[in-house]
Amino acid sequence: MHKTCANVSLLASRHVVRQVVGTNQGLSNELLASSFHSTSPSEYRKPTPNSPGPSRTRLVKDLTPKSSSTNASSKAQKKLLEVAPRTPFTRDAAPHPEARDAWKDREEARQRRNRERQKQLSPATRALNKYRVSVATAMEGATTRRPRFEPDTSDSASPSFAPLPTPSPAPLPPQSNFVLSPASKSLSTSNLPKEFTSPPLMEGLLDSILDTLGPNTRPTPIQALSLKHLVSGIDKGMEDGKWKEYLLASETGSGKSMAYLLPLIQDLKLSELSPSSSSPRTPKTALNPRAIILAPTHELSRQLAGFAKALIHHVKLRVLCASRANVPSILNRDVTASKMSSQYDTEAAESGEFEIFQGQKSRHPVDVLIGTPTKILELVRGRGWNKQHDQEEAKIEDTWGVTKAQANRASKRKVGQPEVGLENVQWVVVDEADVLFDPDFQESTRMLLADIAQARGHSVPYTPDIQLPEPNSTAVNTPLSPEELPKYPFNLLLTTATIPSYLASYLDRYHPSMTRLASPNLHHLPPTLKTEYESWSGGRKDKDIESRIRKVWWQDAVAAGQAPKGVHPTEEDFEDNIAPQAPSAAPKSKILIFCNKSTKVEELGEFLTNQGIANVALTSTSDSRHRGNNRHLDGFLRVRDGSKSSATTTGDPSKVPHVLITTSLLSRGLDFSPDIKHVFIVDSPRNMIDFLHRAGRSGRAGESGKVVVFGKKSGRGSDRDKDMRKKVGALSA
Ligand SMILES: Nc1ncnc2c1ncn2[C@@H]1O[C@H](COP(=O)(O)OP(=O)(O)OP(=O)(O)O)[C@@H](O)[C@H]1O
Repeated sequence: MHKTCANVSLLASRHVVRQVVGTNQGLSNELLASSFHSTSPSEYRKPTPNSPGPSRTRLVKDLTPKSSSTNASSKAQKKLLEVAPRTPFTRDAAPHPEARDAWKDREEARQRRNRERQKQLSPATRALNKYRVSVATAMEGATTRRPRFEPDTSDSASPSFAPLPTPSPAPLPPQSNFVLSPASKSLSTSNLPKEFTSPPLMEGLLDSILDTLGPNTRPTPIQALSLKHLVSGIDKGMEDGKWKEYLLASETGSGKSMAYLLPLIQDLKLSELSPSSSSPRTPKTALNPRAIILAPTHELSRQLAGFAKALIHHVKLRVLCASRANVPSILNRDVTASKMSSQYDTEAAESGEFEIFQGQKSRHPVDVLIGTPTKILELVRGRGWNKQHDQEEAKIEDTWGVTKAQANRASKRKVGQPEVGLENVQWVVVDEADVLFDPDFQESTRMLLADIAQARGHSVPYTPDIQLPEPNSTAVNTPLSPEELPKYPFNLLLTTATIPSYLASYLDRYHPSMTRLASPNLHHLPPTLKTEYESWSGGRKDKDIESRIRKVWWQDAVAAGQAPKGVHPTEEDFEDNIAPQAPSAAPKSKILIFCNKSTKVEELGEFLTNQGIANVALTSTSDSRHRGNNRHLDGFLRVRDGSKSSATTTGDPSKVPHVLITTSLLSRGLDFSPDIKHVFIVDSPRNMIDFLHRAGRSGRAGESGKVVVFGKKSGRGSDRDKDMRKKVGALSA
């Protein structure tokens, strides 16, 4: 029933998009975000029926731009790609509170001394001068300097705070799916920063990184590339008046969010401090962000907003998450911009998603706005702007737990006032770019980009149906003239962990001069994630899943020395469900289970509940998604401030959910807690892209993790599973 509704609404929305684009309207469909990946994947549908077009499920093997739309020499095109060398994650997994306090005390004393020395200068001049003077030396020195906040060796007495040894680069994998082009292999990578330093980062921003991730944190490969190209570039290249376009591509859990947030935050803050910076245009609406970050789901938008907030703690910018509630626009209360601002003020503290400082609303009410493209389109164009679509939605009774009458009433409401202005937008980040430029989403994404360009006084050509050639195809690919290329009047950053061939084709054709920055492990599983295969017993599959869960918890108890002595259950004991259960007081890791269908999620959830395993079963239409916050994922998402977490690894799993069951809805971008040591893939993934993202919810940021792939080892249907196992094996780093 749920799936049917989601599919109906998805089809309805696609239908409406086709109809309205000609009249310069577009898609307003929160269900797109909500029913993310709920339909069967299909090959990209090129308008001409004879050719299927580039695949949305096949990963590209080479990132070198192959554009026939520019006259650039192949040498120049190859310069648009840089692949970082391989380095392991380095940071303090859990900074010890006492050591951290000692470090903070020293840091505060240092800051006090600094303040004394510089108190004759105004804060703006001080910050800007410091940055400008030091940046020149940083260009050469940043790669070798140690961070300012070297932890005292006395701190290393604490085992959890021991400074980690300087990493030596691991060798490149002998065989990889992602073939680096000869040009990229020969690129010199020795000039990449190996530390976070101030400069090139502003001091406050560096402080926030070290506060958030620990004083020994070093940049991941994709962050090193970002520091070199984007952060350092802000002071040099970004002032040349040209807007930049970058693709940041690296495997799951490799720190892409920070790779794009650092340059963005630094640039916004510097331009705010700079007396010479052009003042923002006069806003027509209350909320005028200077940067927009797009994400495919509300859950991810909220988590990104929380992380951005941690990074702006010292530099004091204002971050707003647009994804408050998952209800469709037509069912929301009509609110004006001013009402919305005041609501945000009063509710911000509770949701913890954003902050707007009193007294600054009129000038810069918001610096960074984060949300799904459809939600932001709705704020930009006014709620209910796509009436035709809303009426289609209203026909779907009970999808959102409302009656037909309520929905019809809502659809008759007037189109709301625009609540967000786009005139000041200087940065746009498209996170999970392969989804947001996916055939199902790309129209609303590109529509929003076109709206921003228009609001900033530079129209870009917008065509609803874009034709993409196969990468490397010999098919006729009419080169685009420079006038046809979308030249957006803002910095555009795309990030992704997977590059399907349709995305590569799209970039080659429409963004031939975009610089591609990639990590060497792209299109592989994180190196710390191990793979295991579990055979179906031939009995009830739910039972097999339950046994595997109990086996994980038994192993946790053994590792913690809390398993009863002399009891050694065998593999078969678990399979036959006769193995003893781990003591309820023993620590237990959390488990994330991915199914393909919502009905399966609900079924398995019910089964496990009946077996005494508390769980959260979450689908795109689950009631708990409608609350406007991420509390439905409490205990599963990574929480930086332990005090706010309701997560526990020691609670009784018959009462505290230790198992989260979901679909691909939660497979994208979400930073799950390191407590999630196991991801179970219980249905054959639809393609390897899906698999990489699902598996990548564990083994993040250098943490250990295991992906358990269920399948048939013999008998009917086992060939498909064998084939899948081969493909999974090839993805291992
Ligand atoms: N340099 C670093 N050192 C240690 N941890 C880091 C570093 N950078 C980021 N992290 C942490 O790594 C985790 C994963 O980061 P993030 O969510 O940005 O990964 P991602 O590459 O965007 O993953 P995905 O592709 O799944 O979206 C986060 O908890 C983040 O705080």
